[in-house]
Amino acid sequence: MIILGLTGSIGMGKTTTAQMFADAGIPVYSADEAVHRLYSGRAVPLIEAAFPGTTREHAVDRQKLSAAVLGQPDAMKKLEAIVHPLVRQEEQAFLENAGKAGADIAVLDIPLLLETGGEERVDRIVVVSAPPEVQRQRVLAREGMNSAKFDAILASQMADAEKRMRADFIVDTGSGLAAARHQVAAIIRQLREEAAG
Ligand SMILES: CC(C)(COP(=O)(O)OP(=O)(O)OC[C@H]1O[C@@H](n2cnc3c(N)ncnc32)[C@H](O)[C@@H]1O)[C@@H](O)C(=O)NCCC(=O)NCCS
Ligand SMILES: Nc1ncnc2c1ncn2[C@@H]1O[C@H](COP(=O)(O)OP(=O)(O)OP(=O)(O)O)[C@@H](O)[C@H]1O
Repeated sequence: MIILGLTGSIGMGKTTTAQMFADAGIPVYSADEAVHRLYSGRAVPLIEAAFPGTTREHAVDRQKLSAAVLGQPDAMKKLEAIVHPLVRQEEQAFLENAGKAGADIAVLDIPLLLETGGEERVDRIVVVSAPPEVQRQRVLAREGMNSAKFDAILASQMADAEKRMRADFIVDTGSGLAAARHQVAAIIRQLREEAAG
């Protein structure tokens, strides 16, 4: 089974592009979705202990947690040390299930894949990218987002240019959904042709 890492900076189109792989029948694991599940599940007591007051009614309050860690590298590292191992456990279970189900390709949609040495645990890397002004406009259109928060998140992520250098494939999401869908289909075709030898 080919493990395909899918990554990209905030707002570049990871979720949308991962769905295009899923639409082609390829199993996809989303780290961000795993975090959402953990934040109303087994991570809640751990987060409350580390960041008192950031949970209520057995769920993490993301606004409060965000305020406690964004722009504070030590606090973010403390949060990542709690969350990332739990995300990795779920990732392993996903890969075992995908293998048992006979998938020839499995996608790991992980925002921090390259920042956390994820290259070691995938076979090929897809980086999702778009022009910076498109990225900025998309993210700033979001509820609760502002320029300072966007810049803080960007500063905590590897630069898009560096991610593109490490990519086996790049999906440009700045040219519309149809163009991205064609790029995804071409990647799947190439991986299967390579596997067929
Ligand atoms: C900091 C938190 C509370 C902000 O939550 P909020 O709902 O406001 O934003 P959201 O989760 O949608 O993240 C916004 C963007 O930041 C990215 N991001 C998330 N965590 C991190 C991080 N630790 N470092 C850099 N970027 C991050 C996301 O991929 C997304 O692109 C949340 O992102 C979080 O809990 N992050 C820590 C867990 C983590 O590392 N997740 C990434 C999984 S690989
Ligand atoms: N190929 C595309 N063409 C046009 N718009 C796109 C394309 N891909 C994504 N978008 C749009 O860009 C925005 C961000 O997409 P998405 O949520 O998939 O990005 P993301 O990288 O998962 O974001 P985050 O890192 O914040 O989780 C959305 O409004 C989405 O509709």
